[in-house]
Amino acid sequence: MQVRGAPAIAIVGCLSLAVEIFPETYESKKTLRQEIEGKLNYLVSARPTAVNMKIAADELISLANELTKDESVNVEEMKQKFLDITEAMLQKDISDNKAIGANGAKAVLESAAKDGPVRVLTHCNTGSLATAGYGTALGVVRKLHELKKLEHVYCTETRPYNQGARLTAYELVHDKLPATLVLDSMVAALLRAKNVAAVVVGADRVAANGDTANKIGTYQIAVVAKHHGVPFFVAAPLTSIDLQIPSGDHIIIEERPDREMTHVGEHRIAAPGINCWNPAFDVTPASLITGIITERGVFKPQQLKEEISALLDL
Ligand SMILES: CSC[C@@H](O)[C@@H](O)C(=O)COP(=O)(O)O
Repeated sequence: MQVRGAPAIAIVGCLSLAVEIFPETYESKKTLRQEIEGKLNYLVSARPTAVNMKIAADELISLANELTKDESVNVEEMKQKFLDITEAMLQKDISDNKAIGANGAKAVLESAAKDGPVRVLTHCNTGSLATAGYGTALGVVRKLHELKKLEHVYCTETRPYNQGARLTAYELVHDKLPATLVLDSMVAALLRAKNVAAVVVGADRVAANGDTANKIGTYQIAVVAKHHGVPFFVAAPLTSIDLQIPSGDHIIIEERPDREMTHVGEHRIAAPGINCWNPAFDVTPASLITGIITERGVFKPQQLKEEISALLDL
């Protein structure tokens, strides 16, 4: 729980492996390849719900395989290429997030019932602390602010680990955005009372049919948004989209320790002896999602598979 957010976990995982292998001496490219593959597979297991680390690992393992076969490359050059590719991932994530911000701000403004600055709600942490920089859903919020079209952003506390209160709120205060923290249990009341134009959240994994796994609580916000007729957007880079799985039923939901629920810091708040259930993520059905905002455009969940496959030439 030291690095938060699926894109940041993937990038920090790959960069830390690059830092680890760089000063080491390997007797052959084969030994280096085995080291890379073993460590990457271990890193993938750290976040089973998200797909970003898996996509990054697959890319780096096939690179390692190609370089092992390429007789014109020596061990030192192989290490350097590994480092170059991971650094490029870092840069690409930032530029992808900027594009998500621009596409998302446009989509939110187009979907809003009124012209002019809008109020939005976001959940969990999707900003610079959850990505390589700028953010996905928080990138959309940042872009609305840059365009002077953000009247207000509400962020949820995001129990039990409080990423919203701790990380998103920190970024919003840091950037001096007009923002208010609400508890997760206040979302229905908020949508009824505060004229929120749209909900924008991040994603850990988007299935081919648009079903989306994200931080626990996302699903109930989507249900409440539907009830109030508020558009519900998912903002995610293509590295969060998993066309290999047909629906959200195939997404593994990570469960975290009871202690996250029973304690706040060192202080126990739950009655000793009570059982806990602590899934860290939930799956929002595609039918509740207005649009999936990516760096390559905004897609209706039903069109996701076809349009992304065409874009990636699959
Ligand atoms: C752009 S980050 C998308 C998700 O990973 C994010 O919303 C989230 O669930 C973060 O949770 P965390 O458990 O703190 O890593």
